[in-house]
Amino acid sequence: MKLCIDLDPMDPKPNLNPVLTDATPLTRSRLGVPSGLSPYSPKGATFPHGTMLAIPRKKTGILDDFRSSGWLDAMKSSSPTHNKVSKDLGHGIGSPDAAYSTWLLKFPSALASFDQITNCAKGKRIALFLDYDGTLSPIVDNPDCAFMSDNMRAAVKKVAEYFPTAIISGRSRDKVYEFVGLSELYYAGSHGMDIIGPPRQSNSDNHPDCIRSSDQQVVEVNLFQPAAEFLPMINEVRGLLKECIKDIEGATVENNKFCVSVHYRNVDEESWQIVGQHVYDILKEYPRLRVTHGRKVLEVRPVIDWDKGKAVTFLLESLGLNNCDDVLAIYVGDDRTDEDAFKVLREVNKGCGILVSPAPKESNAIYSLRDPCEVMEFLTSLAVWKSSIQAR
Ligand SMILES: O=P(O)(O)OC[C@H]1O[C@H](O[C@H]2O[C@H](CO)[C@@H](O)[C@H](O)[C@H]2O)[C@H](O)[C@@H](O)[C@@H]1O
Repeated sequence: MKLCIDLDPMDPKPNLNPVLTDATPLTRSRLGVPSGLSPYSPKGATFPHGTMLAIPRKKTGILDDFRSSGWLDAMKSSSPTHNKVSKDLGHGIGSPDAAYSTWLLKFPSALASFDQITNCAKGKRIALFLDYDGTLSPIVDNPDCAFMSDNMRAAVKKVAEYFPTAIISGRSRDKVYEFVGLSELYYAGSHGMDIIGPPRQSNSDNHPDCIRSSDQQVVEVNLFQPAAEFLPMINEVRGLLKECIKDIEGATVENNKFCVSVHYRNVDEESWQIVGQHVYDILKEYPRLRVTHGRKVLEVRPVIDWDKGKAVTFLLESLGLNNCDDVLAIYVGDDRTDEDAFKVLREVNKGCGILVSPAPKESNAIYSLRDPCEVMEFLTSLAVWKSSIQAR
């Protein structure tokens, strides 16, 4: 299958119904862990039927003054040092390694827990969801150079032979496809606001924001762009952002199609406030856009009730895997935006989140992996496990 269609989102325009909402705060409690996947539970997982995709209407978010908005704190803590996170989680005493070991009791390594995961997966259909930056590729200073290794690509390719696999990224779909380069995967760019998935098999086949199409190899695919009507606004704001940060050394703006990233990783820390203030001031004029805080990046996105969690639900529905008890969805990610997906999997009791982090962090995930190298090992193990049970 070759997933290279790119319909012009403005033509023809689907019947769009983006819905205004507040930013979703990160839920800090650990909710709804499937019993078989809890590190403390010996039982097999039981998954109730999944929820239907619903887009509830909520009110728009209004920004407070920059200084009291908490933005600067969020910018500073968006990629905190190991020691700082350990202290925040109450592991201030002892070495970082000791803090990490303590944290692993709560978020066990998916490698160390591999047997538990595969026991839970027995007789189930696995669907795999992978974040890109910090998960499949290491975090680097230049976002244009966040290449994934050939070994990682081979591991993803292998595992995708056995399980439906989707990449879910904050990047534009085109960009992440360019990095990954595997046509057999599904891709969701712009934090899930630009999905190319399989033709939908569920009851909601007639979703208003879906366009059925065929790619160059005449394989039917489904394009879903719930924020398409925001494109002119996002383009306008991207221009304004570029203009206002152009004199701040190290600051850059990245086009993620339905989202815009303002990077400050390479900006002197004293100037972070200026970056934040500029973005804040511009967004004051655009109440239908909001910001989420990523790793040394401000991510400007439409105020619609759509995120990586919704994208996972959408793809599971498209794959015909949503209302089944025999499905285990695995989502691997490292970022705050991945928490929405971890949370959905917990709530619908349909799988597990795996947080990629070299440092203790609060999360809705169930398991953890330290870095992209461990992600590669995990993916390889999954493929080996599946091929071994198929050979029996
Ligand atoms: O959802 P993701 O695939 O994790 O994308 C989130 C953001 O990732 C990228 O930025 C991050 O990685 C860069 C390269 O390693 C790094 O330089 C930057 O500091 C990180 O924030 C991407 O460039 C952003 O547009 C994405 O929103």
